[in-house]
Amino acid sequence: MNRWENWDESKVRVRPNKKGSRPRTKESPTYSDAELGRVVTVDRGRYTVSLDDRAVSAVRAKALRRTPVVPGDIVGLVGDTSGEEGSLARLVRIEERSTLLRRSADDTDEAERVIVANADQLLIVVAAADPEPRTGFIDRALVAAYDAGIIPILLITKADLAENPADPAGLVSHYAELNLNTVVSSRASESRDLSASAVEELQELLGGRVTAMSGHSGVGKSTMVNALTGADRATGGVNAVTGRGRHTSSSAVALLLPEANGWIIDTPGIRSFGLAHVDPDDVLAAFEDLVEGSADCEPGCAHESPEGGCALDAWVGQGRAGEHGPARLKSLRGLLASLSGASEGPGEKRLGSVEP
Ligand SMILES: Nc1nc2c(ncn2[C@@H]2O[C@H](COP(=O)(O)OP(=O)(O)OP(=O)(O)O)[C@@H](O)[C@H]2O)c(=O)[nH]1
Ligand SMILES: [Zn+2]
Repeated sequence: MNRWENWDESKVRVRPNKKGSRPRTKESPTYSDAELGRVVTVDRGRYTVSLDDRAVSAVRAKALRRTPVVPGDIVGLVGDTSGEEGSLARLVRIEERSTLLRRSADDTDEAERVIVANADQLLIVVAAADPEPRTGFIDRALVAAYDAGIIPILLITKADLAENPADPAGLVSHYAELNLNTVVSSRASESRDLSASAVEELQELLGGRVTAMSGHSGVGKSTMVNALTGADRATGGVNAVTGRGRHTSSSAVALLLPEANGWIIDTPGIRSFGLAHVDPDDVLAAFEDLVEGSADCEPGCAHESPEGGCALDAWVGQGRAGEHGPARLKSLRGLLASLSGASEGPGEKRLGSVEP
């Protein structure tokens, strides 16, 4: 069965003209002989690119020195692309990006950052307990995904530690109106292995796609990535794609799923999402059933309330978004609230004891 039956590919919003999404290549030659590969890690000006089945080290050509290159980017390489020990290729071209996950400037970082390129999906990882899930983090991640035209998936780990295994931490019912693919994983107390059904379910969702992953420390990201890829990040085993040993926990890495069936990009840089760049309309666009109702909104409407000139309440009130309309609008507003709120802080809502 197609898990994406509710998702219309034509609605994926790609905005090639937005700042930063189209790398400048104007002044550089076309390098038609360049070999194309995917950037898997970035480490102080040194790029590791997966080219066919080898890992190639590269540096940017002079003309691209000011252009950010991030994991997930498809790039053209010339020069020594053998990938042999000590070899260095030249990165001369960045292909147009289909999507771009970015983070606004915030208190901790004054620059807007490009984080991952060409992801189709964002896997938002939270634990049912230890650490307790925070809806603020999930909401912000959802907004960032919808804004970028990326499909979000929710992974709830450590269900074995939850009091209610059917709806760990109340998250499943909390996000029920979002048509969000949700996978719940756990580990049996007598075993070190994660439940096979959850790993298989996730494997199916990730198949053939490029998935960025985000979640706070300790929620079980590495444990799941290891189960999915057979790689062992935590113990620093040599990785087949990057050809490298230990990764510092602060560097992003793209890992090829078994049988080259998609990529998962583990990106410590997106544990927090600065959302100042996000336009409410781009979030609304992910709610196909509501978007038409905004035709009568005041120009520049933030879709917060009828008093603010929002027409969505009337639209939903007339039943034009169907029977789930009111709940969907409530969910949308819940997400949009993270645009006006301060960045994720200690006061945010925790869901630990929400009724089902
Ligand atoms: N009980 C239980 N523990 C789990 C599960 N998944 C992972 N853990 C444990 O949770 C701890 C943290 O897991 P990691 O995979 O290292 O978490 P992480 O998200 O990669 O953490 P960082 O590397 O700090 O970002 C480890 O001790 C895991 O063994 C689970 O489903 N159930
Ligand atoms: Zn509105």
